[in-house]
Amino acid sequence: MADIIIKNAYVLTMDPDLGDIENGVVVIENGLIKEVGRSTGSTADKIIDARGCVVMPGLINTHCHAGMTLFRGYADDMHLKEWLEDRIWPAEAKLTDDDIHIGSLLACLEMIRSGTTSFADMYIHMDRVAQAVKESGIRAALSYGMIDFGSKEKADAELKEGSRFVSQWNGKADGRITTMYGPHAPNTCSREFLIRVKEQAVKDKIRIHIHVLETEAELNYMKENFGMCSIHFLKDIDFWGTDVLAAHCVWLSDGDIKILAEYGVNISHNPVSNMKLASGIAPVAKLIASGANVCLGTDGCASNNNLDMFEEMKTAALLQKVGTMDPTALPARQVLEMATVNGAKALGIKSGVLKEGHNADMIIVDMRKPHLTPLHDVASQLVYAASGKDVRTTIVAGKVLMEDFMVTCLDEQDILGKAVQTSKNLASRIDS
Ligand SMILES: O=c1[nH]cnc2c1ncn2[C@@H]1O[C@H](CO)[C@@H](O)[C@H]1O
Ligand SMILES: [Zn+2]
Repeated sequence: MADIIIKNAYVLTMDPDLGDIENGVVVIENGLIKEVGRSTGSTADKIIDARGCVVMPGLINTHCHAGMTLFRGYADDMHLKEWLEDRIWPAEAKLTDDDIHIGSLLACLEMIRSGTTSFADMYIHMDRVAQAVKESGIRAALSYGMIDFGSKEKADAELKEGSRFVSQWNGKADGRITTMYGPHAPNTCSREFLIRVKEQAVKDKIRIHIHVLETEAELNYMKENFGMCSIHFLKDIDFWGTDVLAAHCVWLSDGDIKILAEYGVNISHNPVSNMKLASGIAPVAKLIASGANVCLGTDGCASNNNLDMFEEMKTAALLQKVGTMDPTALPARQVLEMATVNGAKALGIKSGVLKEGHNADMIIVDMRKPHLTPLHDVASQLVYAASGKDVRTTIVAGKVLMEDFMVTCLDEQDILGKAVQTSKNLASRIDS
């Protein structure tokens, strides 16, 4: 007997062989997908009737700072340098373990509500992020964000903490938690430190998550200090590989694009953050055309200001079109691939597609709404007309985390109340 059968659904498998199944079923057993097809001979404890709904892989947010939900609306309409150095970093210095726990639970709630089933995080106080992931039932690839600013003592301490976090949490929460090394960026970490991080990551067989060329300022800094851009610099120290997740990659030359594609680097595109901080337009269409694996992320809530991957998908498509002045750039299906299949590849998890043997990470989107009617093309509707609020049910590792718009895994009202209190206390500590 299976655990769950979803029936009468439009199944958007995101698998090239299975395609879309207009009136299909998905069978879930022991946290995995047991069957996807037109019908099933199986029976299950729980039957979900998904008439009028789309079942699809849960969305994968490949660049996030979950705890930054506490800074939603706290630092808007600023230049990135001042935003980060004058506003965010001083505030982060006052964050406690408990703050991060609540901020991360709030992020998990928001993600589960808006159809995200996995996220890649880089932040601080990471034990408590991991605890929030464990409690909520979501899946995540977590990294401690390391910055050395060229100090040897700082480098030692940061790598020690990064390694401790990796060894303590990798594979925990029934395998829902994986870990990564998180050197912040080429202009906040020294060359020596980045070399050490890469060596440690290879030794531990752990992936790396890093910000790369988000700003023109980084490009200029790297050219001034090393005589080359971050892409060539990281190539020079043998940093690149399929194990690297590089967030942003806005300021790329055609030569850089070639390098990223050649090394199979995973690139997390964050269009809303890039627009809000006026960082620029990443050459996503060119990256995809060159064969690079491009996925999608929201970045933190201080530069977005939400974690809605549906909004991110639409923005990605629109930004590429206007950036290239070509309305055929980044069509809806390609954006869906970025948010599902490509994201799973970037995190090295067996999710992102509805197919036998894969993780049972999926969402049910209710299409019976005025703004989703009529339904000519499902991919188009999901990317251009839907929002995270249309997600009805969210399932991760075969567990129902939200059903019929009711969050079942966490006490939503309790977390909302605590988040308000936590951010108030935090604001008064920052001001004092
Ligand atoms: O857009 C961004 N660019 C650079 N750094 C960022 C951005 N968003 C968040 N952080 C910062 O990255 C560190 C991760 O541990 C945090 O300090 C966070 O504030
Ligand atoms: Zn970021």
